[in-house]
Amino acid sequence: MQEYLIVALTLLGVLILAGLGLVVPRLRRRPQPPLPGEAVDTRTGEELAGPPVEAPEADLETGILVEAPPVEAPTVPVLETPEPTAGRLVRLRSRLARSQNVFGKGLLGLLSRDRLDEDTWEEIEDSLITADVGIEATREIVDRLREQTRVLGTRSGAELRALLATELVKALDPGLDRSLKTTTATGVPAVVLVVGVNGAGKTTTCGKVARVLVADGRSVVLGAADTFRAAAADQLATWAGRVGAEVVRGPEGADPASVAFDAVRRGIDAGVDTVLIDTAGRLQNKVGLMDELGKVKRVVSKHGPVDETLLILDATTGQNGLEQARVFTEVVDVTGVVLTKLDGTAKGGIVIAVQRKLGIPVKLVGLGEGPDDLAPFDAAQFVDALLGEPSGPNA
Ligand SMILES: Nc1nc2c(ncn2[C@@H]2O[C@H](COP(=O)(O)OP(=O)(O)OP(=O)(O)O)[C@@H](O)[C@H]2O)c(=O)[nH]1
Repeated sequence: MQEYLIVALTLLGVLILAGLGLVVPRLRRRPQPPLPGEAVDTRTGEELAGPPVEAPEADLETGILVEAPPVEAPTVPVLETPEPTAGRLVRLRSRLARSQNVFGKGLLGLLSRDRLDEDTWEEIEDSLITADVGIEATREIVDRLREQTRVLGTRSGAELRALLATELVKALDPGLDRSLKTTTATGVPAVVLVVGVNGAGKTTTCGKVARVLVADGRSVVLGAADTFRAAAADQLATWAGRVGAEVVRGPEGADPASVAFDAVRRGIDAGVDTVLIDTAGRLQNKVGLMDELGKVKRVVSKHGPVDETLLILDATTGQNGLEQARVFTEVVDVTGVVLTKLDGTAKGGIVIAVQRKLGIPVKLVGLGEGPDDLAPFDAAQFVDALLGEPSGPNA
């Protein structure tokens, strides 16, 4: 009997131990997936703040356990680092390939002919006019080239290249002040107004200029005063978001002047260096344009003077574009020209014509649709790029 009792107790002990072995692993805490609110930044490893998430709770009526709906982790915008502005024109020189064919290959080829007779000089003149240099500037350049080649006894490739470069740089007035007024000494933001006909590249240029400023360590507020085209404000917001700049915008069709005013107000409050204002360029009638731009400028000036007014000109529109540009110079006091789409034309000479006809310096050039395809203009670097790589053994 005692033996039976010992066997029974042993069996009972084994059963209890076996039971515990099955239960204990279940009681151990299994690794839990992070709560939706505990999303982690994969780049920094930092926890991202998310909305508070309620723990699962039982449905009051059915008693069935219900899960809280999944909450998406907020996306963190990845800011871009714009390219430095120094040397951009040199880096982008290959974008002038079409113009290089006219100036580098064409003109230098003509000047290198054994005999520079009247027909050749006429061809040289035609090339310059076709490249949109303008008649007056072409005559001056050709006259000086004729004189210089007469004076020069020998004409090596290098000498001719240097000669042509000197004359083109001279025609571009290298002494002009091409700096952008994007800061003030008074501590209030500098205000930059961007004007031009539709499609010239105003919004794109605003975005590119904002990047240039950010690259140079400045803070920027963008004003979407092109309320005529709804997508323009979105486009501007996208550009701004890429470099972490703020955009002030109004409802579609809002008064551009009031958006511009609010943008400057915001810039002052936020203590930024520059406020860039994108405007609409409707040119269906001059009076309407005058009224609108005039009002924008007047209203913005209540905060202080506009420091820079940039006229955006599409280089591919050539002499026609120049006529339209003149209208803007009558309405607002344009302080600088941005010549866009120079990558898409063989008429690089338009830079010379623009400056001559408008009497305003070209300050920046657009050389592509990419975010950093905007370069500060420099006459000598530009001419060097136009003429292309020196070629030939005696070049
Ligand atoms: N190839 C090239 N394209 C450019 C350049 N600058 C602007 N563009 C393109 O030109 C087109 C028009 O540019 P936008 O910036 O929208 O022109 P906008 O003047 O603001 O036009 P509206 O808002 O209609 O007045 C876009 O497709 C740009 O990508 C440039 O330097 N080179």
